[in-house]
Amino acid sequence: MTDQTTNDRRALRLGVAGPVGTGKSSVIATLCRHLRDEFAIGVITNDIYTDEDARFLKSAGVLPEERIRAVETGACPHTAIRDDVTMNLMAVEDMERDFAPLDIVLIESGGDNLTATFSPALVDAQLFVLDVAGGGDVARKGGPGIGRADLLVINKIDLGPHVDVDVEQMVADAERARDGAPVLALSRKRPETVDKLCDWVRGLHESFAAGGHVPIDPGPMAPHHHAHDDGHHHHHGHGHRHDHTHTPAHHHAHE
Ligand SMILES: Nc1nc2c(ncn2[C@@H]2O[C@H](COP(=O)(O)OP(=O)(O)OP(=O)(O)O)[C@@H](O)[C@H]2O)c(=O)[nH]1
Repeated sequence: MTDQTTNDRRALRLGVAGPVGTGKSSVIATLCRHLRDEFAIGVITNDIYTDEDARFLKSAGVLPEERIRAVETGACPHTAIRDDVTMNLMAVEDMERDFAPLDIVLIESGGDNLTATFSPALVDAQLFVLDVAGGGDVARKGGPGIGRADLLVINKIDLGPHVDVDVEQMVADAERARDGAPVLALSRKRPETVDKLCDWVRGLHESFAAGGHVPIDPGPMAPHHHAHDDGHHHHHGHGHRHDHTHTPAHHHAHE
């Protein structure tokens, strides 16, 4: 768990997760651009085999290049943010040491399906990013990130009319799936929505710095692509295998 007693010394660690292409890097770029004069920020990206996201952020020029570092996970991207966070923790701690004092470290998960969430051992809070282009009904599908991330972002709302998605309905569905936890409709083309995102992060940092923020664990991976459901030795459906022991909550969730 995160050590609350060190909040006055270490940075707020904020995770950004969500399916491939929903705009995680863009959200991070937006936050850096708007908050870099108020906060000392560092960024850690997670890619499977490349440092593509880090390169994108560097080329966007939103922070000095050395404050953007890539972790190459070489495995399921969700493993490195949830099951064994060592590589990421070391990257965050190195960055905090090299650029002390940092106020916020943003950690981008590798693009994954709907099920990836950060471990509370790695981040203090997490955003989950969906986009309207993924379809209006995605918010109803639930899962730990959609249901219990600290903030659910529904991104690219400017595209709603082009993809026949009723953004208000999608937001209402998401709010229902989250029992009232915050949902933010975002587009980088709509400054008022960007302001709301920045205000949310400001509020979070304030409560973290005051020692009042309690990290929430959205819960383990949702059931996904399992060949069988005896609770052990599942194979994921994306190109490799690994065994893991699930908590009861995991394999009972769909029984
Ligand atoms: N129309 C529109 N496009 C956006 C918006 N935000 C991001 N995009 C576009 O969506 C695409 C994907 O954005 P990224 O930020 O690379 O998404 P990502 O989730 O980081 O992608 P991966 O790292 O591959 O998982 C890019 O072409 C962005 O330009 C937005 O608010 N509106």
